[in-house]
Order: sequence, then structure tokens, then C-alpha cells
Amino acid sequence: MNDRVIIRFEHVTKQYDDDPPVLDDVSFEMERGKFYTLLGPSGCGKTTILRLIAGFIEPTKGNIYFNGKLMNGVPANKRQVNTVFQDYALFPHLNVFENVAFGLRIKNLDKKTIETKVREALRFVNLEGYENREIHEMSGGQRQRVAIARAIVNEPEVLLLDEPLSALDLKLRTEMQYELRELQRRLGITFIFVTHDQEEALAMSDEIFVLNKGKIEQRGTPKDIYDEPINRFVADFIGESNIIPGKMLADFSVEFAGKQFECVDHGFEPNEPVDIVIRPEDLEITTREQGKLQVRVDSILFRGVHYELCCYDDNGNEWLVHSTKKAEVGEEIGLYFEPEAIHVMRRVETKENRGGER
Ligand SMILES: Nc1ncnc2c1ncn2[C@@H]1O[C@H](COP(=O)(O)OP(=O)(O)OP(=O)(O)O)[C@@H](O)[C@H]1O
Repeated sequence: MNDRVIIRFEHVTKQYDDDPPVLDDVSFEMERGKFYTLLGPSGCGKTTILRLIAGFIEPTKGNIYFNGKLMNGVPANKRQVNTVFQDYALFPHLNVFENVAFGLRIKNLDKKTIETKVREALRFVNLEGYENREIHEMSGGQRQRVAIARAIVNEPEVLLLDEPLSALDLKLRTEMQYELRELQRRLGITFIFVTHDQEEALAMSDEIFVLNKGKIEQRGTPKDIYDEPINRFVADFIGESNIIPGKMLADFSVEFAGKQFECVDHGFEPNEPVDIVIRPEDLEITTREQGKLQVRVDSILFRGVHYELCCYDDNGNEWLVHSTKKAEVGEEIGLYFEPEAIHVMRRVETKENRGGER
């Protein structure tokens, strides 16, 4: 086995009573020193994975390994894991120093060691000099950092972060994203971060796991996930996209919107129904004659760095375009794109496409 692996899930299922499983036969490995993000809609099982790793709950079926050792039945306090919760769970009656020192006092460490470790943890999160502050005197972002200091003071091998930024406003949230990423690099430990915000996941992670209904739909680097989504669910969840039904005619040849196009994909059955994805920023506005697709502009919005155009082709497909060029509502334009911009995905059964191609 790869000795960089720190966490391994082997056919893990978690089920409550007779309800459908909240995690369904999930297997994966995570490596030491990387920043992982679990991304998916509410209720898909993200927190359940964290709680299984932390030891707050046990799997119904399957095994969980930590550094190659089976963790089933090992209590939470015996695992080299700490959690930062969404609401920080700080003690309001203790000051900053005592909040961070709490876990060390329970372990009966001597005063000098506690002092050194707490100061070191506070330095790591840029809160030197705040030792005697009360929690209610700290801002949201500072409380967040206290919660992180309290977790890293125990020197865990893995830090679990359950939507830790969701209570912060957008500006602070962006700042904390940089800080957390930087902190993970400096500490060199494994971070497992839970979010349902795809931009946050793309910005921060070495690797993203996209979850849906208790299963991992796709895992990969942010670039893999963004550029090569494996199916409609991932493409849709990961960002604004044009997802159009089509048909793979042969290797490197796909049909959609009533036309045939050259693409870079292969290995499908002849005439296999597929979904194709083209990102809005990969579509270029041209004249109708030069375009590979002919569309009519339905609406246009100025988004600061680009215009966002909503267009329709003759087959009624909607095309979202991000462009620095402007067009007029009602104008007939062409859209140009390279073969590499077309991403072909195997069709998955969803409510929308069940019963054949639209
Ligand atoms: N103790 C429990 N008993 C029964 N069902 C539970 C229990 N804990 C969690 N669940 C169910 O498990 C499913 C997955 O929950 P989980 O908290 O892992 O989702 P999540 O992806 O973290 O969602 P969110 O983003 O909303 O926090 C949900 O449908 C939830 O209702």
C-alpha cells in the first residue's frame, strides 16, 4: 500500500434505521499533507464522513483505516484527529488562552509546556497578543482563528473542518480561505474541509470529492473536476455551464444542437447518447457566418469583468456566454469554440433526461 496514505475507507456504509443509507458503499484513500474538500449539496453525506473519521459515529458496514490501522471501535479521543466546527464551539466563559489550553489541561501537561504550545498555536493563526481577550471581544474571523488554534494545539495528523467559513461575510470569508490554505501548507498536515460552495472548493483544494446522495460522484484536482466533469451532476454543481444532450457519432465526432462537431473524446459506443458541456467562457462571439453555432441573444448582463449573454439556438437549447464583447438583445450572432472546449460525458439517468433524449 502507498505509505503516504493516511485515511482509507473500505466499502463504508452508514445507515440509520430503515432509511436509505446516508453513505453507500464508499471507498477512497487520502494522503498525508494534502488539502481535501468534500463538496456536495445539503444532506449528501459530507458531515457523516467527517464524523466517521473523527470517531463520533461508527460505520454500519465497512472499515476505516488510519495510517494502516483499523479504527472501527477506537474512541474519538484516541484518534490523531481534531475538528473545527461550523459554530466554532468555543467556551464563552474562558478567555482566548484558556480556550486554546483546554485540551492540554485535560491531558495534564505541565504549566510551562501548555504556555509554550498555546503561544505557538496562537502565533500560527496570527493571534499573538490576544491571549487575555474574552471571546465576546473577538470578531467572527478572530473567533474562527481561536477555534483553529484550539484544534492545532493538539498537533493532530488530520484536521477536520466542517463548513468553518459559513458564518463569515463574503470579504472575510475570502481572506480566511487564503489564510487556511496557507496554514495548511505551513503545518504540512492533512486538512479535510467540508463545504457546499464550489468556488471555495475550487480555490482551496489539492483534491475535491464531489458527493451526491451518499456516493462519491467524482474525485480529482480542481482543474480535473472543472475541465473534465464526469457527468451532468458534477458539471452542473461545479459551475455555470452549458449542458446539452447529444450523441457520440464515432470517435472524435459528436452531434448536438442538430449539427455535427469535431471533438477530442473517444471510446464511446457508436451513436451513444451523451451529455456535452461547454463552459460559458469557452464560447466566443463571432458573426453568424463564422460561428459554429447560430444563436439569438435573449438577454445580456454586465458582470464587471465580462458580459453574460443568454442565447438560444434554433433547436431551443439555451447557451450561456461569458465574453468581453457585447451584443444586442435580439441580435443574431455566431458562437465559435475549439474542439477541446467540448467535454463529452456519459449519460446518467436523472429525472430530467429519463425517457430518452430531450
Ligand atoms: N443521527 C441521524 N439519524 C438519522 N439520520 C441522520 C442522522 N444524522 C444524519 N442523518 C441524515 O444523513 C444525511 C446526511 O447528513 P450529513 O450531515 O452528512 O449531510 P451534509 O452533506 O453534511 O449536509 P449539510 O451540508 O446540510 O450539512 C441527511 O439526510 C441527514 O438527515
